[in-house]
Amino acid sequence: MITMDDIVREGDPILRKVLDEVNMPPTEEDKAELRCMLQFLKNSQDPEIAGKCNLRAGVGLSANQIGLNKRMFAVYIADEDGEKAYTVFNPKLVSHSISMIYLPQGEGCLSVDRKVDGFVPRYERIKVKAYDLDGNEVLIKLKGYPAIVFQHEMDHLNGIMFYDHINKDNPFALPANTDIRSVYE
Ligand SMILES: CC(C)(C)[C@H](NC(=O)Nc1cc(F)cc(F)c1)C(=O)N(CC(=O)NO)CC1CCCC1
Ligand SMILES: [Zn+2]
Repeated sequence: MITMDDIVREGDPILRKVLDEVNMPPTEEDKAELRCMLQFLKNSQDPEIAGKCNLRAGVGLSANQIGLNKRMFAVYIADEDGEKAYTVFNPKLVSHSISMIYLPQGEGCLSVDRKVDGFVPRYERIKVKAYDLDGNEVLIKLKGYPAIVFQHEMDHLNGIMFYDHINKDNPFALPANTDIRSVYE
């Protein structure tokens, strides 16, 4: 079972690596690891388990955050209209909207044990081509908060941290000449 002790924190070079593609079809090991990552997210959002194991409630986890050099991540979003779980290998952003969005409270990261203030501009809508747990190619279309989570995780696979997107001069400045609006989780 993955616990917070298994989560790599900023400063570890693997968080700045461009990770390697996973050969398709995925091996049993690849699939087991990705399933574990999704289970961690579910556990982290279960008050009972999270309380017992001191888990920080997470919505997304990329492989390098548990020390694995593999282009894969899990996302688990449980909201009013049910739960959305994604386990993806080798995701590729195939298209995105011009319009952008950002979380008014800013972003955080399971690998970052500090608050970093500032807006993180993200595409409002994205289309992602990836491979699912069975190694089948899937096209995933997302908008709003789920799109933000996917972009945050895809950044991790390329060694990018959320704060790399924050304006250095004014963390709350929004990109000029851009259609951008705030969205809530
Ligand atoms: C870093 C942390 C604050 C824990 C963040 N959670 C979050 O933003 N909100 C959240 C968590 C829940 F479990 C249920 C819920 F409805 C809301 C998160 O999991 N991540 C994932 C991460 O660090 N992946 O590497 C950071 C988010 C910032 C924007 C998108 C993902
Ligand atoms: Zn993160």
